[in-house]
Amino acid sequence: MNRPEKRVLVGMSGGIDSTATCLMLKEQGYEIVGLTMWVWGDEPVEARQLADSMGIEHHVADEREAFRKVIVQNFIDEYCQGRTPNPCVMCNPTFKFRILTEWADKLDCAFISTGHYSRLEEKNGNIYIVAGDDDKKDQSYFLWRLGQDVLKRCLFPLGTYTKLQVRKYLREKGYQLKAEEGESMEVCFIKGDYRDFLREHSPEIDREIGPGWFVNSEGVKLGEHKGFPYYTIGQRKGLEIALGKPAYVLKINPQKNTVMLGDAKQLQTEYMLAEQDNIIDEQEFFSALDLTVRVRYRSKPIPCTVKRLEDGRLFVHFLSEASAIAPGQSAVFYIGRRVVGGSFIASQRGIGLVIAENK
Ligand SMILES: Nc1ncnc2c1ncn2[C@@H]1O[C@H](COP(=O)(O)OP(=O)(O)OP(=O)(O)O)[C@@H](O)[C@H]1O
Repeated sequence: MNRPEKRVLVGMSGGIDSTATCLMLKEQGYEIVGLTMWVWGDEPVEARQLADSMGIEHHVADEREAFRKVIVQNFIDEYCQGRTPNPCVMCNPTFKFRILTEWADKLDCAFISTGHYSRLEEKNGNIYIVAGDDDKKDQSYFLWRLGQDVLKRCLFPLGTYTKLQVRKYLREKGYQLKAEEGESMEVCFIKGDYRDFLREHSPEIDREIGPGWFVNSEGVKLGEHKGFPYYTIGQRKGLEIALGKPAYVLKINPQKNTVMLGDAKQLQTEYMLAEQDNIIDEQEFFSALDLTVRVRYRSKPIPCTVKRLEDGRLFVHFLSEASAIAPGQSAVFYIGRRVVGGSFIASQRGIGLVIAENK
């Protein structure tokens, strides 16, 4: 298809980052079209008003039903299998960027853009996601599942900015109130604690799973818990059990509805298995000597080596301390600041847990 090369579809949430994205791209000479996906809550009126104030074409895609069925249900299902989901990682390829691409085709836009803090880099004919320059805001972790066909149409103008600079930019452009807004929620459909969300949207958890036992690594019962979906690996606060020393969630067993507790040392892991990977250049990846992995959004990159097992999964060996590895979270691999692959954590084994299998 012959698309106007300067027409770009921007995912407009109505927040700080996508507003700045529209203004920056407009300044760079692009013709902007805004698309707001209505996925949750009230009608996105603010995004439309912002688009009007910027004088740009704007569309709303009512995706509430599909979002509930696909992204929210997956979030609930993951907790009900004793895993810790990354809804943004699920949403980006299967929902957000897919819808943006479909609408971009429909609206004759060559490019798509979002306010993610990440950059793009081309190397040996491949396009790579690169960490945004603002370490505190970098969102490269969430984008590892995007395919080359999508990446080659993406523009991420905020990748070279810090959040402070973005706020300053908005003030300078006359968007004073927007510039002062607080940080948005980490998961767009959850206000506050995910456990309250589960209680409200999945009452079956209390009805069908109900309370179970906290156990130690020998399987000894320590006390009652509220139901395994309400706990995550590495959790320390809110356990409501007094053991006379700090206790962490080490492991969740959904079959037995048990939550294993132990000390910080037992949370450490030597290796993990990961699955459903997306590795951009296998030759570079498996021969890299400077590979690191982030095991959750806020984790530091941990040096590692990776092998592919016969069953197709990745065997990741940590070369320095790794702790609280939670199945369901993404393992995102970097060389320097460049995302060279990603996968979902399937299971972990390690120092404290070798003895604890199947307890
Ligand atoms: N409902 C939506 N409709 C269209 N695009 C969206 C929507 N929500 C988020 N996006 C796009 O995805 C980007 C990243 O969203 P995310 O919620 O992770 O970050 P954010 O910091 O809250 O962004 P913002 O400040 O723009 O709300 C946004 O900047 C925007 O471009």
